[in-house]
Amino acid sequence: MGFTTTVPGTARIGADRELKRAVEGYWAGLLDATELEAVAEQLRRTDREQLIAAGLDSIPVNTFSYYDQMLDAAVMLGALPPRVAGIADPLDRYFAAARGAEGVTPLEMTKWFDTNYHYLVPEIGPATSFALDTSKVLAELAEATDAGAAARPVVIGPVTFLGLSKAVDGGAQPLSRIDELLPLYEQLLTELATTGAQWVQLDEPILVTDAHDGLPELAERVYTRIAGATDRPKILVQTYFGDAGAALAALGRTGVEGIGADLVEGSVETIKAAGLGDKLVVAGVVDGHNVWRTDLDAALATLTDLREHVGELAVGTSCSTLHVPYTLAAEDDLDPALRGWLAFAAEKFDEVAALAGALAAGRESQATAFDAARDALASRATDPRLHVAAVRDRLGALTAADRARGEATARRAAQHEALALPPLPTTTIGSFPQTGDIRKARQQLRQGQITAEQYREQMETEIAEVIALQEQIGLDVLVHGEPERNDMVQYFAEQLTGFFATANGWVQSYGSRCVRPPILFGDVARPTPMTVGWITHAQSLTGKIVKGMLTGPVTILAWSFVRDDQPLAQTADQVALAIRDETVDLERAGVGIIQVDEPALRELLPLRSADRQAYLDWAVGAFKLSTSGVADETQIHTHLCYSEFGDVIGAIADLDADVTSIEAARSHMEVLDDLNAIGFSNEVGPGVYDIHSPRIPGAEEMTTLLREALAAVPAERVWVNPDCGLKTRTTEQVTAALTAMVEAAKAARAQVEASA
Ligand SMILES: Nc1nc2c(c(=O)[nH]1)N[C@@H](CNc1ccc(C(=O)N[C@@H](CCC(=O)N[C@@H](CCC(=O)N[C@@H](CCC(=O)O)C(=O)O)C(=O)O)C(=O)O)cc1)CN2
Ligand code: MET
Ligand SMILES: [Zn+2]
Repeated sequence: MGFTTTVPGTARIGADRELKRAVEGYWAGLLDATELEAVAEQLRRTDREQLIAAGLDSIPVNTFSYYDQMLDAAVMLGALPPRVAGIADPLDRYFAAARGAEGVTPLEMTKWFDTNYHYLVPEIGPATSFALDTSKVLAELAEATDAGAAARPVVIGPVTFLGLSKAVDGGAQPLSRIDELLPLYEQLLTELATTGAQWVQLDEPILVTDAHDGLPELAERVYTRIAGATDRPKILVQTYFGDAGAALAALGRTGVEGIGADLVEGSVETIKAAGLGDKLVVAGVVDGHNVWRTDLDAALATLTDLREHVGELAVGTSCSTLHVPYTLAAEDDLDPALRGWLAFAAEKFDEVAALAGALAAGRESQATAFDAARDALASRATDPRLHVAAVRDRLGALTAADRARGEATARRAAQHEALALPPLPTTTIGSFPQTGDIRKARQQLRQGQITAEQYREQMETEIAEVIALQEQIGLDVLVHGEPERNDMVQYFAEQLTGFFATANGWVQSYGSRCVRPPILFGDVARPTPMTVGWITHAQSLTGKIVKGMLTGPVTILAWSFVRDDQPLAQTADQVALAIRDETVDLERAGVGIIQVDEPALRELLPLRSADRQAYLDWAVGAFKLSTSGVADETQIHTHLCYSEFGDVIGAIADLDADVTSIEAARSHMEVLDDLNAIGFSNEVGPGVYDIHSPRIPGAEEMTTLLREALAAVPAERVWVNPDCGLKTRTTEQVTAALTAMVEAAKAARAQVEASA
């Protein structure tokens, strides 16, 4: 027997971020392992009961994680790196792999497909010898089954696991070792069956990408073999984040019983053509990656059409609800109209149930849900905030000249004259430690315990301290430290029209870290300056140059939930105009250097290569629109991090920023060769200090990195800076590391000047 309603997975951080607090408490020694596990068990129970109460008849389990599901898969397959093997306690070993420990560097972290979630990248090398550890998945299965749930264990599938892993120590491409994993998966299936699982879900999101050649063929071979296992549960191969294309037909030819497909980003036609007449298809018609309420009529039409082409049909979300907040019920201050347009995870579960109910017993049986969805859709279509004439007129009047600055060499000459910086100028990326005091002040302001004036004074004190610290360390270009920003996107969203900020809409970003993505629902404009007061205040405290600090349009889009009623390119240009207004005001206020961060440039890159150029064109266009309103003398910086830059290297050059600071410390300046290869000739600040680790690098280490940088790029184009902002570090760490960085820069500068 199949099932009719499910989701590929759910969030696990807790509706009130209970897991964040518990895990951080465990790290700080305030909770022991038993107390941590008690919190985890309670969260799993609440989650399970919520899905059952919503009416779902197949409940995903093993989607809980203390840190990350890819790390969980590495543990299950015996693929943790040898450097953590000496840590006896399994939980401490797990956290050491995730975040490092005394003498142990953590696994690398990178973006999970096109989301703002980060996974840990398993390392596969000659020392990796796979071995199965089913303890977690069996325990979570038994826990749910004992509670009477129709539990469906979920694990990462072998193709995705190895496809997202990286080769280390001269080892072969991980996917070349897939045959070693197949017996482990077969054994896993047997154990799951013995523990009572009727179904197992194997997640294979990599099948919606062309990250490797021949993925459909590989999937067919792998799942033909796995499906041949005896004594196994039924297998659901779950794809998400896009159209699985040829892989669906390939899976259709295997013996697996079920296939999950994303129908928000993928096409129903692919499924209809895939020959799935004997499969159960889980149709992901409810968007798991965005917050808009489902058009139930349209979704039901899709499902009804699809039903004729598949063996059995179940309704689901397009991906795990990990990527959306828990519930609208936690939002007290939402605009009533907006509330009607939205569905967070809890509301999505109800949508799934309503659609399945309508499929089974007719739309009339779900009249309340369908009527409400129809009303909300109508209200959204006609809301004046979504079509603001002034914004539209301004966009309509744009010409190519609005996206172009003066010639780069002329700009450089004008800026060198205006700024008079030493060779190898030192700077930071913007944020300084976000201390508990800073966050507490913001909470007090929110709760009315301090006035806006008191808050401003406290932030100005923070800024003064950060300026004094930078002067003492001897940095050349200073920053104000961003204390007033809860988040580099949310801060701007709170001041722009067309956005709503949530009160409790937390989404896991990595490990225990969360973000509250704002909701970009309407036309965007900037009513008043957003940063000018803070920056000019900082500048008033020092004779050194303070650079202005903004977030770019692509990153604002990437880290928000964005309206789905018009092309992203158009929305990006609206945001770009708002940022452009700010750059112009900063310049007018005397700010000579303005940084416009675009760390998420890589994140929105489409998963299929055919779609990439169009994206890069509009993304670069939006950035240039945001930065081209200033004179040649004004120096525009940008900053990129958190990604493999190879696929966007041309676009980085096309941004045409005067100075690009870019994450480079962990990869030993690799990116500079890539930039050279495409003839990049503007200034660049390759990071010499990996800020993601609590480890403090010494001056020698940074000198080595700097030497590597100077071997790749002539000194007159090189800046010296950390990899990224310092907000997650402590003041002690930052002081020590930046002091060493300035020392390294001075030494290198002396050498450059001596040889000139
Ligand atoms: N949006 C976004 N995406 C991003 C990044 C980013 O900076 N922003 N960077 C990368 C990911 N890196 C990240 C690094 C750090 C944090 C992070 O530290 N998040 C904080 C929350 C940040 C925040 O919004 N803080 C608010 C609210 C803080 C808060 O939780 N306050 C407490 C009370 C205050 C207290 O006692 O601490 C509460 O409301 O309960 C503020 O400062 O105002 C956390 O999980 O703890 C998140 C992502 C990629 N994606
Ligand atoms: C994730 S990129 C961060 C850039 C920002 N200016 C900061 O320093 O925090
Ligand atoms: Zn960064």
